[in-house]
Amino acid sequence: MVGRANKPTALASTPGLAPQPQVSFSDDNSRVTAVLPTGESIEVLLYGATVISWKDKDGTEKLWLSEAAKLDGTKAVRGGIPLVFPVFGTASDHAQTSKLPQHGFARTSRWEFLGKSTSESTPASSTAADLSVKLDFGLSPAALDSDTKSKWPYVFNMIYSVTLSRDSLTTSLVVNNDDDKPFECQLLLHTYLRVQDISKVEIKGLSSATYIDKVNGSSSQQTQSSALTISGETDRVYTPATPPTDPVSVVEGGKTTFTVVRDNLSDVVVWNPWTEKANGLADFAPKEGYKNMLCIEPGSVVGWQTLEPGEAFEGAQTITISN
Ligand SMILES: O=P(O)(O)OC[C@H]1O[C@H](O)[C@H](O)[C@@H](O)[C@@H]1O
Repeated sequence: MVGRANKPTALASTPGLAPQPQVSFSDDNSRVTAVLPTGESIEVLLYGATVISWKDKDGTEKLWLSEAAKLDGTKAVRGGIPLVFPVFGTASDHAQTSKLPQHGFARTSRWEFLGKSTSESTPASSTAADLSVKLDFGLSPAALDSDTKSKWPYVFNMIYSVTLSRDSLTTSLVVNNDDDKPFECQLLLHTYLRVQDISKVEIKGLSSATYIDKVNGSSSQQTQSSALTISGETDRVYTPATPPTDPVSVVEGGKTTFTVVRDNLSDVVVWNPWTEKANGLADFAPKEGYKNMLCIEPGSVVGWQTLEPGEAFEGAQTITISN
């Protein structure tokens, strides 16, 4: 465990060399923030290891966070990037997770901050090195309450890494089975992207993907025929046939604003609650906020990942912004 600091600190530069621009960092025991020398920033709550803010160099917020989101650990955060594990939604017919609440317990557990690290890269277009910062968080049964442990009695260990670079954010989740019996799980990165006007948004990269439409409740698979636009409640679980490295992009008013690349996550949930559903969510504010958000949620949620004792599963997303 890395030492805690209540005041913002800067990561040390190499002794003997001229001071380099540094990443500033703070950890107040409930949230961790990091700011690159070029101005980009992230903020992560220990509750749920929920990324609640990601700003570009101009201070423009890239994630949507409800104005009524609970940030005090009493409810999963409405917005940012909540983590879904070990079940997506609820699964009454899946014995191992049938007693768990919607989306499991990762988003409502307090994670431990494990430490930070920086790295440098020099883009082809520049001679100055760009810094990036990685924040690591951990969760194991020791942090779960007894009720949760009784509902999911497996020995596991998770590491969640959040890496901020100048134009991208990578979030990566590793689940280890430390038990002497196998367990089955699903996981998902429930990312609320901020958009200016949902009516001008197109989602590309899902054409010809099969999907289940959760809004009409049908379990039959449909196939996406072209770019997806949002003009009503949308809740679809896509399983693109293309390799998961093919990006899903968000295009707004003809300009690509986000590109989401998945690593080892075969599914993508697209969710927008629209008017009625947003009205029914007490922590969704403003009620018109559905016009400014779009959830693109990479995950492994169709079927189950079986982890044998000693096995691990890792899945990640990299979201790149275009300015
Ligand atoms: O309200 P929550 O439990 O945070 O879930 C919010 C949404 O998460 C996912 O996107 C699901 O596909 C939706 O069916 C669900 O409504």
